[in-house]
Amino acid sequence: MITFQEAYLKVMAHKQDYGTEEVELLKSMDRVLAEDIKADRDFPPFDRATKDGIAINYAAIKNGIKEFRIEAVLAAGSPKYKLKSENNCVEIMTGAVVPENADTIVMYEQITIKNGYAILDKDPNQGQEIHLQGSDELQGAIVLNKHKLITASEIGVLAAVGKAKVLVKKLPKSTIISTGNELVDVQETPLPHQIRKSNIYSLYAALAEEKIVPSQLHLNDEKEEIKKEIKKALNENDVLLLSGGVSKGKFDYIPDVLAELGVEKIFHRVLQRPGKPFWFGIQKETRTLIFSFPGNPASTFANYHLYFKDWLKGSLSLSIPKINVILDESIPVTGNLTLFLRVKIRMENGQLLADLVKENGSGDLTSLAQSDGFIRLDPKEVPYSVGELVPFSPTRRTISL
Ligand SMILES: Nc1nc2c(c(=O)[nH]1)N[C@H]1C(S)=C(S)[C@@H](COP(=O)(O)OP(=O)(O)OC[C@H]3O[C@@H](n4cnc5c(N)ncnc54)[C@H](O)[C@@H]3O)O[C@H]1N2
Ligand code: MOO
Repeated sequence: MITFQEAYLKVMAHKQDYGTEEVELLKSMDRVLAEDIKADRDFPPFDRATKDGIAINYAAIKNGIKEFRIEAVLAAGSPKYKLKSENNCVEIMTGAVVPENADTIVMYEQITIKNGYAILDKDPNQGQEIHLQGSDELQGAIVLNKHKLITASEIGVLAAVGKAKVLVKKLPKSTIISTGNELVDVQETPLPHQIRKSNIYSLYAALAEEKIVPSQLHLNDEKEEIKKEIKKALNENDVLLLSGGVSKGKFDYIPDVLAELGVEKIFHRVLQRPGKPFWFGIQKETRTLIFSFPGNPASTFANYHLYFKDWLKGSLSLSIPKINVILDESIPVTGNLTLFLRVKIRMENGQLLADLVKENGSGDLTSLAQSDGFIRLDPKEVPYSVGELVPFSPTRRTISL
């Protein structure tokens, strides 16, 4: 059996590049940008008023002028206007182009308007309240670098530069497969010896967070059926995520079936809990990767987050965040397994603290919904102590601190 660190590195060594595709702007949300985005014009594209008020030429102030005849009113969206006399002004709205011959804006709160004239309440500073053309970015500058995750703020920039279609990294074509005769579907009423399949739904939901829409398959513990269906799935997918059938049971056919199908085993069984009987391999001809997770709900859920999520991030050229949290209790560890313990996270004095969640082993599904993620405790001789920093893998996007 290999250690968690060894297994993790083997998985990460199989990062893949699935190429790129063009999607509509709003469909690019949560995808990874695959092109550098350049400013198609200066940002802002013209000198723009940043306040509602009047636009004047500061030379008039120097000449002692305090009252300006109002020549026109300019809304945002009006074409560029030319001030006829430097002793006049125009009313101008936020976002409108500053007129030729004007160089200073005075907001309405600092003027009095009477009989077609604007009277200054106090002297302005030359050039005030103008957002100068190109002061944010010049035309041609890279405003978004490729390999960036597209969130709401990137969507705004993409829209501003006219990207109705965006080039993004392709996601792996994936199928999730549950196995086991004891499993019935969510809308069914299980018999006393049956349970509803839940892993397939949590996997589907976790993948949906990554914008992957997987196909789904359920296989009964019937070796020939499993073989036939997996063979087909191997040839039609970039990734298979299986749940169940990988330990030592009489009906745990997955490792044998994969071997018979010529899939290369990279490893089977890892010195960790939960998730020990994890099987990972590759079908060389199609480069299909197989993440075959142990069926216990906490085992499938942990291994998805510990391995698959980082593998996906790596494959999409995203950086992999390393988060540490502080233990708020002493935890003794024995044996040679890396333990992944369910925790709730709390913020105290700007630091993240972990509180253990009460759980009842790898089959305990409901404790997962009370947890924010797993802390990793590698084997060691002495107990982990209060205040110690340990790695943390979140299992939800937003942690309510
Ligand atoms: N003799 C041994 N027995 C077991 C070992 C071992 O080393 N030697 N390992 C144990 C560990 S650790 C785990 S984890 C499990 C993993 O078993 P399998 O991957 O073969 O999974 P199954 O036996 O098919 O199922 C285990 C458990 O999970 C439930 N399950 C399965 N799929 C789903 C699903 N989609 N949704 C909800 N629940 C699911 C299933 O009903 C079982 O209760 O093996 C130990 N045994
Ligand atoms: O290693 Mo298994 O995943 O504990 O129950």
